[in-house]
Amino acid sequence: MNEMGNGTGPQDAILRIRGLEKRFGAVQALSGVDFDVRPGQVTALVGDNGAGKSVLTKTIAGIHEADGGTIEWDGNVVRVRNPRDSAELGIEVVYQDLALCDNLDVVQNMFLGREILTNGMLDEDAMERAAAETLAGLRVTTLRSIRQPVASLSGGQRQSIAVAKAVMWNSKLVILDEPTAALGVAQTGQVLQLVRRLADQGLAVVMISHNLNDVFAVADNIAILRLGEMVSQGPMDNYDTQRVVELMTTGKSDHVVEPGKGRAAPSIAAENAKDVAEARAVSGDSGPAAVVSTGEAESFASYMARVWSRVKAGESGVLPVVLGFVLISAIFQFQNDKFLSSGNLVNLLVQGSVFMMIGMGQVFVLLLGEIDLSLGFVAGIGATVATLLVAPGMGWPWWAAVIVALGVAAVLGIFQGLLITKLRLPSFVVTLAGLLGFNGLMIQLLGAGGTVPIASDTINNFANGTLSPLMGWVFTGVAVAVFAALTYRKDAKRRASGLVAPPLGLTLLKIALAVVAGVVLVTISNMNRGIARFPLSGMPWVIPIVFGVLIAWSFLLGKLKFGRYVLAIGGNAEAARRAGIKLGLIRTAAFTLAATTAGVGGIIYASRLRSISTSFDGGTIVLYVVATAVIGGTSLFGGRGHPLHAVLGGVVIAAIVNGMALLGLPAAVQLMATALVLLASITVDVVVRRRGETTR
Ligand SMILES: Nc1ncnc2c1ncn2[C@@H]1O[C@H](COP(=O)(O)OP(=O)(O)OP(=O)(O)O)[C@@H](O)[C@H]1O
Repeated sequence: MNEMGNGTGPQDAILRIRGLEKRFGAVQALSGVDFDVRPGQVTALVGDNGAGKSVLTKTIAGIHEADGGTIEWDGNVVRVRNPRDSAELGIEVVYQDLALCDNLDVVQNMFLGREILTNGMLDEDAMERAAAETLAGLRVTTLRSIRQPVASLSGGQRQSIAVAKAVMWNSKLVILDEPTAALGVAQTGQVLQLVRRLADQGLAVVMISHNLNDVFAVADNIAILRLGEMVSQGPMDNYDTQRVVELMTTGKSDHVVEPGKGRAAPSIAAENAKDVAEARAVSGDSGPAAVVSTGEAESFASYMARVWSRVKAGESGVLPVVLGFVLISAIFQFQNDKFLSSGNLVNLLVQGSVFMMIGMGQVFVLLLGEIDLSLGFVAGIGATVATLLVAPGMGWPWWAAVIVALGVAAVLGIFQGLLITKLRLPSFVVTLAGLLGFNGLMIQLLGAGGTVPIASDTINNFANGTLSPLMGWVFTGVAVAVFAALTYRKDAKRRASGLVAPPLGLTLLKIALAVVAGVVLVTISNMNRGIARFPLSGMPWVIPIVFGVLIAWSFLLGKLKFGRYVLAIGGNAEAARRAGIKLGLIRTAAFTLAATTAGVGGIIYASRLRSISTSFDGGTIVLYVVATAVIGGTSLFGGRGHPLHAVLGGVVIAAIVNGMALLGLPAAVQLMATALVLLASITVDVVVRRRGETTR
């Protein structure tokens, strides 16, 4: 029995399904299903558990291929073989799990997999404007900011974002799988209004629901499935709850709906719309414009208040590690006033540089929610290859040796990345094997018990050479000037175009802090830190090297699609996959990037010692490297991290080791203290995550 009621003739359906069949082995999930969906209307798809609602929608979405029957789209018979086919037609499905990346903000989620690029870089401003427009058009006005991470949104807001994301792309049909499940009354109201609005804007909407109140509140048509058969479809006016329940459970109903007693949706929708209008008038909410900034820059105080509320919500960024460093420095300085001397501070940076460097690579792997235990020995192999190539027998120029060494490290990364992505082996085990295997390879290359000196002054200078005092000023001056210009331009542009932007005062403060940091760094570096007979001053080369990699990797992470996808995979790999991101490719690239960066770290390590030996302990180094990243604020659970964390964490670890050595404390105490700091950092990480989860 299929009732195609008044005024809903099949000719105007955008989707017209006839005789659809779908079997799974012996299970006949759909048998001869007819289904019509019209633009501008909400069609509720209801049925008991196992009735076939999901199979029907998945067949429309191209996840299952039909065994028989036809699907007509806009008057033409089409074959929907995969999700890409359905997306090309303009069909979007919002599944119950929503597929949002909690660690990304609203804009980033809405554009995931379809980022707007300008000159190859993510165009955040353009994406923010478009997202704000879409949300305003759908009257999604309850967001505090579209730059807040999705983790901090309520269930209703998350649902609204998932819907907005689906309809943003010229979609013509949107299928919502139980959009109000697990929502409270008020949020259900919000979402239903949004569902209604989609249809009012001309979209065809299919809403799967178990909640008949919702169905009667918002739908124009209803389609009732039972045991894989479409038992009834027609306009809501022809149904009331009793009839729907009878059809759902028994497949037939003799109950007659009196004319005018069936519940028509539009009137309810109109009431809903009136409610919203009234609520807005009372709250003074400006409606569509609420998510778009007023075009005026925020005041300094309100900006700082917002930052503080984010810190309280667990997004403390680098604050804990900076405070930790201040605390540790104060303790050591109190015990020994040499700790904050210029010489010691510069030493500290050089000592930490190996961990910082390898840590910046490890961050990309941790961001994915994976770990690379082999990086210590990948670094060792990088150092070994570079050392052997410049050795007298080979006599390669230093730059060629370094390039080949980094190439070898990259190949080790690709190899492990492929094992992890193609064979789906756990990264922990693959890289543990790497740790052992590369240690063996290194010993093999160096010859048992061997220590090979580095026969290149340039490579030895990576860690031991210094810039002239003037060059220190020039390098830092240029770096600060570039930072100042970029920051000023970016903030000014955002303020001018009315996007969420820091006030001018804050922009200037950031620039002033960079200038102060630069001046302090150069001044300290240029002080004499040698002894009377051997004066030593100037910025060690390794500082610009670490800084350069920091800038480059921050750029990768923040400005390029690659970085965005690494974050997305770490936040919600399934969401990333559904957004069309090639998970294997991005994961392998991240392991390769990490290995290459470790190669640089290894060369710096060898440079400090002016040699490389078989006693190189890549196992301990990699554990310190993980500690470095985590202490800096990178999460072990994926999705949250930044190369800067490795640098700051490296400073803290170096400070502990260095400070304890200054105090003459034994290695045992140093190890235990480092362990405590690590535990403290992971505690912060876990507490932050829990807070993020409970704020939802
Ligand atoms: N991948 C599959 N393999 C085998 N059988 C399947 C598969 N997917 C669904 N089925 C079967 O098809 C029938 C319809 O399932 P479907 O998930 O579409 O029901 P539903 O109406 O969405 O139910 P619910 O409300 O519980 O989600 C069920 O008998 C189910 O066991």
